[in-house]
Amino acid sequence: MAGIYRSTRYVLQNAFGSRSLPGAVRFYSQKPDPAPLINVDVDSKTGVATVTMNSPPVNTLNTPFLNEMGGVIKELEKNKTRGLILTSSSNSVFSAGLDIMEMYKAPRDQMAVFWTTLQNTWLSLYRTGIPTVAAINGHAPAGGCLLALSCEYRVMVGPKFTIGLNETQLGIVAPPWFLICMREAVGPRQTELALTSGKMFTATEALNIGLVDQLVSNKEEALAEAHKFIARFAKIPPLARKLTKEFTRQEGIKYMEEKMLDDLETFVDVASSPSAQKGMEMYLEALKKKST
Ligand SMILES: CC/C=C\C/C=C\C/C=C\CC/C=C/CC(=O)SCCNC(=O)CCNC(=O)[C@H](O)C(C)(C)COP(=O)(O)OP(=O)(O)OC[C@H]1O[C@@H](n2cnc3c(N)ncnc32)[C@H](O)[C@@H]1OP(=O)(O)O
Repeated sequence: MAGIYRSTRYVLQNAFGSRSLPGAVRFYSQKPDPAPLINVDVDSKTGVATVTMNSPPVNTLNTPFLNEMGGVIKELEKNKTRGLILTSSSNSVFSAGLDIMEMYKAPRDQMAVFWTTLQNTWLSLYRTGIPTVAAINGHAPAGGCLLALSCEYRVMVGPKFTIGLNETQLGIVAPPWFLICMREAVGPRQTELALTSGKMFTATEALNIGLVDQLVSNKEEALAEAHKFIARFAKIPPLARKLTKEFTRQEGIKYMEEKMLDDLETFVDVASSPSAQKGMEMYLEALKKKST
């Protein structure tokens, strides 16, 4: 176990020289794919950006995707964008969560890069001063649910899609920052009930416990409601809004700022263990069987 911790620290410290952690875009070691995995469309009248995840088939969160997402958020902040609406180009999947291929049979240093990129990109989305809305137009399991929870408001297309932190069903554990996001939305009681059973909620159930804020019947309506939510802030001074958001989200921000390396070490430790690797193998086989 200590060996894993040391080698993870070694990779990061070798690359960055200290305990200070890298920004979301600094890990870009490979040439980027010329086709964007994320499309950004800024409305010239309102200044609101629609950020469409476009990584077929199921928008899995892997290192290139997360790097691109981190870069998009940075760019939108620089351009003082008035709002960010996160949605998917798929008709049935918002995001399938973390890309299991980033963890399955992956060397420890690759896992470390992946997780650090996830941590940084999550923190950028979670704490951005830009008003954020998830227009959830498909299934959102695990990391897909985390993405939605990191936004300030969630509009979900119902009734056929599902959302939730299903990690325990796969034999893994949602890290504390996933849990904090869930607790902020639904409270401690519903969080414990949901996470211990790995429950996936139907859109209606999600609305009933406050996991999503609004149900609509199609993507167009979801986008329209997302724009309406962002318009609420037209007359609110941005700095007052941003600081209030930071205060409200202090627990998650503090967790990540203070525990980033510990969280990374735990992840690499758990994900590279033989039992987790076996779990992933079986899960991947089941997914493949289902799709053939
Ligand atoms: C499972 C991990 C086990 C152990 C890890 C151990 C330790 C880690 C410690 C902590 C990490 C904790 C955090 C985890 C958060 C996560 O996000 S884990 C990922 C959880 N995701 C899911 O459970 C979703 C799985 N996918 C689905 O249920 C369905 O794909 C979905 C309902 C989203 C869409 O269904 P459908 O439209 O029918 O598509 P297919 O199922 O046919 O999928 C299309 C192809 O995509 C591949 N695929 C799907 N999801 C993933 C994924 N998350 N990672 C990689 N690949 C995925 C699928 O195999 C198909 O591939 P193919 O076309 O057959 O090649």
